[in-house]
Amino acid sequence: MKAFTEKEINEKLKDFEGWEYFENSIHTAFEFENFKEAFTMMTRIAFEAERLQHHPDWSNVYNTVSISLSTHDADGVTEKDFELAKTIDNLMG
Ligand SMILES: C[C@H](O)[C@H](O)[C@H]1CNC2=NC(N)=NC(=O)C2=N1
Repeated sequence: MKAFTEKEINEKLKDFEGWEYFENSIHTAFEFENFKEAFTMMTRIAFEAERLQHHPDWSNVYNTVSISLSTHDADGVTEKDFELAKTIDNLMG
C-alpha cells in the first residue's frame, strides 16, 4: 500500500479529532480513570488490530495510552492507519 504525502495526511486528519502527524506517523493519546480502564481499552483495540491485521505502536503509563500509527511495510502513513485510527475513535465513543 502506498504511503500518503504529508499534505495528504494533514488533509485527511481534518476529519479526525486529537490526532496529529509528525515523525512519519499519526499520533494520539488517551487518559482514563485508572490503569484497569486504560488496559481494558488496549485489549479492545488489540482485538480490532488483529481483525484488521494492522497494529499500533503504543505505550501505556498508568492511566494513559499513547498511540502512534504507521505502516511499517510502506515506511509511512497509509489508508490502513486511518482505518485503524477511525476504529480506535469509534471504540472510544
Ligand atoms: C503479514 C502482516 O499482515 C503484516 O506483517 C502486517 C501486520 N501488522 C502491521 N502493522 C503495521 N502497523 N504495519 C505493518 O506494516 C504491518 N504489517
